[in-house]
Amino acid sequence: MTAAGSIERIMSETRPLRNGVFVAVVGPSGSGKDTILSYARERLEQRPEFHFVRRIVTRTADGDTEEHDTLNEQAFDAALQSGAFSLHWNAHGLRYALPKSVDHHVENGSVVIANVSRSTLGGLGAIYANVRIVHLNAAPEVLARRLAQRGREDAAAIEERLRRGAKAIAHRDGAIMLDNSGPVEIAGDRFIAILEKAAAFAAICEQI
Ligand SMILES: Nc1ncnc2c1ncn2[C@@H]1O[C@H](COP(=O)(O)OP(=O)(O)OP(=O)(O)O)[C@@H](O)[C@H]1O
Ligand SMILES: O=P(O)(O)OC[C@H]1O[C@H](OP(=O)(O)O)[C@H](O)[C@@H]1O
Repeated sequence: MTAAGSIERIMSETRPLRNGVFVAVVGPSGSGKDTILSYARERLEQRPEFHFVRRIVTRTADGDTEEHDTLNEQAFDAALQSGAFSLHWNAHGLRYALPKSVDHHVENGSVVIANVSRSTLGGLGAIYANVRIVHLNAAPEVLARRLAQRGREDAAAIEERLRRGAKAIAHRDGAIMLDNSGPVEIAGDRFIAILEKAAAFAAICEQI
C-alpha cells in the first residue's frame, strides 16, 4: 500500500465518523418510535439522503409494528463477534443491534435514523461526530392505553415496560423533546422537519 493509501485508510477509520448525521430516536415503550419512523420513512422514501435503519432483534417479527431482521441468540453472538454490528444493546430480555452498514452511510454523508435504547446515548458521540437525539414521549395514561391496544405483550410485560419507561427518562443536554400524545401527523411532521434540518446540515458538511 502506498503512503497516501495508508493515510487514507487510517483517516477512514478515524472516529468519530464524520460527514453524515446519526439521528437517535429514543423514548419510553409506547411513545410511538416505530410509528413515527414509519410515518417519516413513507414520506421520505424518494429522498436518498435519508437512511432508515433496519434493526436486528432476537425476537420474531410476528405481531410487531416494526419490520426488523431476526437472529437467534447464537447467531446474534456470532454476528457480534464477527464485527457485523455498529451498535448493540439489551432490553426486555432481548438483544438489539444496528448493522455495520450504518457507519458507511454516515461516512457517505447520509442522515441515518434509528430507534435505539436510551442506554446507548452516552456512547454515541465517540462513534459519530454529528448526533441528534429525538426523545419521543407521551402522557403516562396514553402510554398505558397504547401498549394495551397494541397487544404485543401480556399485562405483566406491559407493566414492566411502563415502569422502565417512567424510570429511564433521558435528561441530556441537546435532546430534542417531541410529544406524541396527540394525532400521529402532529409529531410525525415535526419529526420530518427535524430530519430536514439534519439533511441541510449534512449538505453543508459536504461543501467544506
Ligand atoms: N400518535 C398516535 N396516536 C395513536 N396511536 C399511536 C400513536 N403513536 C403510536 N400509536 C400506537 O401506539 C402503539 C405503540 O406505538 P409504537 O409501537 O410505535 O411505540 P414504540 O415507542 O416503538 O414502542 P416500543 O418501544 O415498545 O417498541 C402502537 O399500537 C401504535 O399504533
Ligand atoms: O427503555 P430503553 O432502554 O430506552 O429502550 C429499550 C428498547 O425498548 C424498545 O424496544 P422494542 O422496540 O419495544 O423491542 C426500544 O426500541 C429499545 O430498543
